[in-house]
Amino acid sequence: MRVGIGYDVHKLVENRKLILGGVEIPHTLGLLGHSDADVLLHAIMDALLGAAALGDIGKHFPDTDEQYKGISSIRLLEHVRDLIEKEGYLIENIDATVIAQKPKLRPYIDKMQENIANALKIEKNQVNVKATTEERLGFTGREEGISSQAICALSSLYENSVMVSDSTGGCCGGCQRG
Ligand SMILES: Nc1ccn([C@@H]2O[C@H](COP(=O)(O)O)[C@@H](O)[C@H]2O)c(=O)n1
Ligand SMILES: C[C@@]1(CO)OP(=O)(O)OP(=O)(O)OC[C@H]1O
Repeated sequence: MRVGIGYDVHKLVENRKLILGGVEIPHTLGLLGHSDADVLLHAIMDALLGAAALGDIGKHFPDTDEQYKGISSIRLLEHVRDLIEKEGYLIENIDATVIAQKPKLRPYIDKMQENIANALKIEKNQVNVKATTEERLGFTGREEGISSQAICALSSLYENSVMVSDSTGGCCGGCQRG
């Protein structure tokens, strides 16, 4: 079992959409970024990449690259899923917190969880998203920005297999999954 953590912050500004977990949320302010600035998905991607020892989102999707300008972070999350899969990992679960004074996020959380599960091809009960304010304290409390934290657990496809080479050089086929 491997675990990873992720953390991200984006600034709240006028004339930008507020997109969290792939859901466009009606609000007077939106998050500023090179991509759609979905701070929740960015924290989740960093947790996944961290657990697989694959670096971070800035390494895979540089903010100097025009191809990522305005991109939906759901597309980036799908790409991260592919990277994780290629390394032979399975996602066990993801837990995340969005720290926002406003707006009230509870009505949108189910849809966020569904979007994340769909992008990662996992079940909805493997994804949990929470929201909290910081009681009007700090930059989130002053509504200057929104931050997010995430943690995830990965298992390896090969974790429980006995690697006994046969005459063809293959393994014993004892992998528990797949
Ligand atoms: N942007 C937010 C923040 C919080 N919630 C929900 O309210 C609950 C209480 O939040 P506190 O920060 O006062 O502890 C929290 O557990 C969330 O369910 C929310 O929906 N949107
Ligand atoms: C997501 C990327 C994509 O270019 O851009 P931003 O939306 O600016 O987000 P940030 O959290 O600063 O991470 C960097 C980039 O990977």
